[in-house]
Amino acid sequence: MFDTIIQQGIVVLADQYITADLGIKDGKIAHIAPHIDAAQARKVVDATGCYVLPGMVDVHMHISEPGRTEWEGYETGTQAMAAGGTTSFVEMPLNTMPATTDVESLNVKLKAAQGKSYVDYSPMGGLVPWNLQDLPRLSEAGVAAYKCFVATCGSGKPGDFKNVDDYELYVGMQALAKTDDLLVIHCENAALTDKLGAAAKAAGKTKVSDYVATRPVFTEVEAVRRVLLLAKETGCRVHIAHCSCPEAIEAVFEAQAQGVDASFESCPHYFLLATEDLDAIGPKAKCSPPIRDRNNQARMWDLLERGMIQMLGSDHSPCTPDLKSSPNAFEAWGGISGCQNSVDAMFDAAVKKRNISPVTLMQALATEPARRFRLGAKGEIALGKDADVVILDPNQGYTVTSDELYYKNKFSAYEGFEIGCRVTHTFVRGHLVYQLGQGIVSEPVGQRMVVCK
Ligand SMILES: NC(=O)NC(NC(N)=O)C(=O)[O-]
Ligand SMILES: [Zn+2]
Ligand SMILES: [Zn+2]
Repeated sequence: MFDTIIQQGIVVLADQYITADLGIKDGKIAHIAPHIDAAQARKVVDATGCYVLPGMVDVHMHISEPGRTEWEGYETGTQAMAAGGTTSFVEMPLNTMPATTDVESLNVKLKAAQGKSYVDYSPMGGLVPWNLQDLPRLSEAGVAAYKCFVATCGSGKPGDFKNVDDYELYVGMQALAKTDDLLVIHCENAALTDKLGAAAKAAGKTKVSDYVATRPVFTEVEAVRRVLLLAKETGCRVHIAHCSCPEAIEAVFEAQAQGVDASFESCPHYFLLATEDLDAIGPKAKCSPPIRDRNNQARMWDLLERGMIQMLGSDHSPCTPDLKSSPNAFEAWGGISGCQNSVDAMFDAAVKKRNISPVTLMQALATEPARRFRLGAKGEIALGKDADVVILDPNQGYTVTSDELYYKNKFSAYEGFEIGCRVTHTFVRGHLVYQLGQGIVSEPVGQRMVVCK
């Protein structure tokens, strides 16, 4: 007897897509067949004409709880993910207060998450100037990976996050190589971006496009190449966060060819937006690395089309409206709210508009992120995997409006976007969490994921 049968969907597997029935039992994918007798199920969902996808595994998400719950929080952030077809995520160690930089702050975060998450989660630890000695204890506590910045970051307030210098990075990498942990790195050259920004501000050049001009591609590529060299020297497993340009991605491929254990992600906003759009949208579209121009965007699409975008993470980095209201882009918060539209906006733009295979897209959104972050039960529709399943209707379009956003602060860079498909059902380990038209239809069933080191 199955708990649920999802009937006659276009089931996207790791290497192909087929029209099939999916049998879910005890939270797992139990059966995939051309037809399963509906009498064998407690619940039947008709997915005829719809895609049946593995739920997105978002490895770059800022929930901002504990500490900055006015920015987001587990309840609203994970409801938004569920509504958008994300079924699990790796939670960043920053934007929370305190930042997650030791076992004590990790326990504060885990307590905050308890009973509030609608999708599955795994915390990350931070690598900061003052916790190089704490790394092994954090590793034993089971964080999925570590995050650090080589670009300037942090408010300077006690408990907040802070970027590392090259020496701290080198020593931290040596420690993480010993515990076989993955280090996720924000790569932009701090001195160049800080001082180019200061010069632009002094010259009164403060539009979003002026901000973009102060973080040119080479300031990202220099930092990517620098951290990859240190990874090669130390044997640390590294993952380059939010690559915005093909030149940064090329640097990762070169390092991989030299045997460096390196990976990267990009983000939907580098595919869906371009610098030319930003002054009209305003600071809601400010992020770092910045959203590059149309030429860069086209070359990123070409890489995705060729299956060379290893992973896509939302980098959902929300804040309160006041932090996105200044006409001076340099004063606005750097971060984009977008996790509710990672799957549908990318599916529409990639599969429907560019005829990219749904297999290629879901490899980047789900399968590869789960593999790289060692979330063994996640990321794929296959027998024995968690039944983290999303039904997407390619024939139902809609316009992104703030009233349908689940975020604590209901604004997004994608407001007004016409999206030509929509998520109709989201299952987390077989629990139906979201259903179009009814909204969130379950309790907070999310739980901490096991990292299979
Ligand atoms: N503190 C942040 O949320 N930073 C994030 N902000 C962006 N990307 O603009 C990031 O990932 O760097
Ligand atoms: Zn970052
Ligand atoms: Zn981020």
